[in-house]
Amino acid sequence: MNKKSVKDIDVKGKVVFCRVDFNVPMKDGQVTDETRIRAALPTIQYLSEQGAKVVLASHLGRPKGEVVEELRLNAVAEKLQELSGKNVVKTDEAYGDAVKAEIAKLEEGGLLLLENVRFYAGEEKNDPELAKAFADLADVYVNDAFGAAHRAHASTEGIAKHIPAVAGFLMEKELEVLGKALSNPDRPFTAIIGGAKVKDKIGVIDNLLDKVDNLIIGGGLAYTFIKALGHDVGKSLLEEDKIDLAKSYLETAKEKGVNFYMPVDVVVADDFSNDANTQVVSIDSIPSDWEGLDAGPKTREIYADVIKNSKLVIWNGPMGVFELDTFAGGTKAVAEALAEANDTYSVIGGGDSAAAVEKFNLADKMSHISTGGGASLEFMEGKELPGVVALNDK
Ligand SMILES: Nc1ncnc2c1ncn2[C@@H]1O[C@H](COP(=O)(O)OP(=O)(O)OP(=O)(O)O)[C@@H](O)[C@H]1O
Ligand SMILES: O=C(O)[C@H](O)COP(=O)(O)O
Repeated sequence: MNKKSVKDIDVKGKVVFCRVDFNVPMKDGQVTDETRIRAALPTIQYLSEQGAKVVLASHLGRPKGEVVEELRLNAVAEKLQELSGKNVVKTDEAYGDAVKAEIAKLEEGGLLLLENVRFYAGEEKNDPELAKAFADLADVYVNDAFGAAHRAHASTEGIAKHIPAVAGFLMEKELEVLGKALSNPDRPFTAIIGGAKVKDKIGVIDNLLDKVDNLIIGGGLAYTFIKALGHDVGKSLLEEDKIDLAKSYLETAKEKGVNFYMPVDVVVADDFSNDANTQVVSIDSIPSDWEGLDAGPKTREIYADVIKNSKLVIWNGPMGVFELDTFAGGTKAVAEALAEANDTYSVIGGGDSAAAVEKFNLADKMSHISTGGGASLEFMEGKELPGVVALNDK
């Protein structure tokens, strides 16, 4: 990597503003998957051991510039304290005099976690004033938030214009591993895209169609494609204004000779719950009052076959609502196929996909679990990540 890293600078006695991606899955106010926190520990421990005052910043969820009580970082601070074995001071704001006063009290090696940076409207707008206010807290900026590196926000990009800016260890490792897999991909190369962020993810398909041999679509994303084929999707997740785009991708895939796989059958439910009534239907028979929440058995078999015959697979986004056991089968089938495919290099991207392989105890069978969802996808598409571009060159 041609960017400076924490190893290239002296941080002793300095205040370091370290952007991490602690956007972790939560339930009932508790962190349910700590992968992203663990992944940031090497940088945090290193900065602390070097005698820096470590000011950590992250977003959680999408509070859209307002304070949302459930999206405070208090539970994350507790989890970090437990995992790092160090006291973590948590502030209720992310910049300003009160925060500066807390930083002034911090000992060398001490850790402080700022409040959710997305409580401020300027964060996602990359407001220069907010970026300056963040920079005013510290002497040095370290970006270890690979998962948010595709966002040009005040704490991921703007701040780097004001103080020396370097990469953390996680950022370095992700760029190295993903870069290696993609520079000359082993083929057949398969991308599996699922999950619920249809608007975010549907766009990446365009670029992926130039790179992959097989494209598998699943999860909530699939229903916009099912609709594009002219079938009703009942109450399933649907992005009406992306149906034409989905149609055009089906055409492009044909033109480019990419094998395009989407569900042939789905598990539909009359309620979004574990005790819902369910049935397996083919994609042209989704009942109008039901919603599709998982891939069906035939689909699972087809996907597993494609995976086993691939040399490189990137997977972003679950195949169904895997958090509910009733709808976890499709995601589990994909995870198991990857685990059994010994000759296949598997890259898992996305907070929820990573959580899913953890849930099925298959994490150690994957070649690389990226902490980035959208970020790993954009990187694999060949896009430059603003959070990386902004860092100082070597
Ligand atoms: N058919 C479906 N209908 C509704 N939600 C679905 C469906 N299939 C999967 N999901 C939901 O998608 C969510 C994950 O989607 P998301 O796009 O956030 O993936 P991700 O792997 O976390 O990637 P990223 O890190 O980019 O967010 C899960 O909470 C899952 O329940
Ligand atoms: O979960 C992620 O992919 C990152 O934390 C970025 O979150 P965002 O999609 O809300 O910007």
